[in-house]
Amino acid sequence: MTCLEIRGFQIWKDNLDVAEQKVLVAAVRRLVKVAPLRQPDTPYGRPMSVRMTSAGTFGWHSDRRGYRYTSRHPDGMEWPAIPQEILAIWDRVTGLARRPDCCLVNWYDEGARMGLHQDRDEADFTWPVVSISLGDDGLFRIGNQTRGGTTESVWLASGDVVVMGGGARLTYHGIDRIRFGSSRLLSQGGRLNLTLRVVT
Ligand SMILES: O=C(O)CCC(=O)C(=O)O
Ligand SMILES: [Fe+2]
Repeated sequence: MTCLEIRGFQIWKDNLDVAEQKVLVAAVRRLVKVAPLRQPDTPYGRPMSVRMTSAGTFGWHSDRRGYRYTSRHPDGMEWPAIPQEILAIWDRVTGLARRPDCCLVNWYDEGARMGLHQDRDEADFTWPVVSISLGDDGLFRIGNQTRGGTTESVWLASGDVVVMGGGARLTYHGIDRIRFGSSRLLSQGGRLNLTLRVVT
């Protein structure tokens, strides 16, 4: 396992072996049965290309009213608990006693992307964000702590884990595109990303 450091982001290549990746996929499949993936609207009215759901006390949601955390799925039910298998990765990579209260599940089908943004809907930016990649490769772009400026890109592969903490906690980042069909982990292709955050 090697760790790349790009602009303060710790990128753990091959953090999860294939057996562990399969355990996570099984956990996500159980999760999306009770909290189905949805394509949120942006505040600007256009739907996001990524489909999302959440686990934990809070789920991240976007619609015409803006971005925010909610305690319920848009269909009305409470979010399911964060699977233990996912929390174990947080424990391992952060070593923190405090655990995340949101696991955002992002699903990128062919053509899906996520524009450059900051993760800034949480109360306390001293907690890191941990992001787990599963399935197809995704081209991750890293910018700066303010909008604009130069960027650097790195391909995230299945089993890679990114820790965004310290000075990099508010650094702009996004996914330009995925390499559809590059992984055989998910039978239907596509990329899964699990983002763990301390919200409150
Ligand atoms: O899919 C990824 O790797 C990044 C996801 C992300 O930045 C987010 O959900 O805030
Ligand atoms: Fe993000």
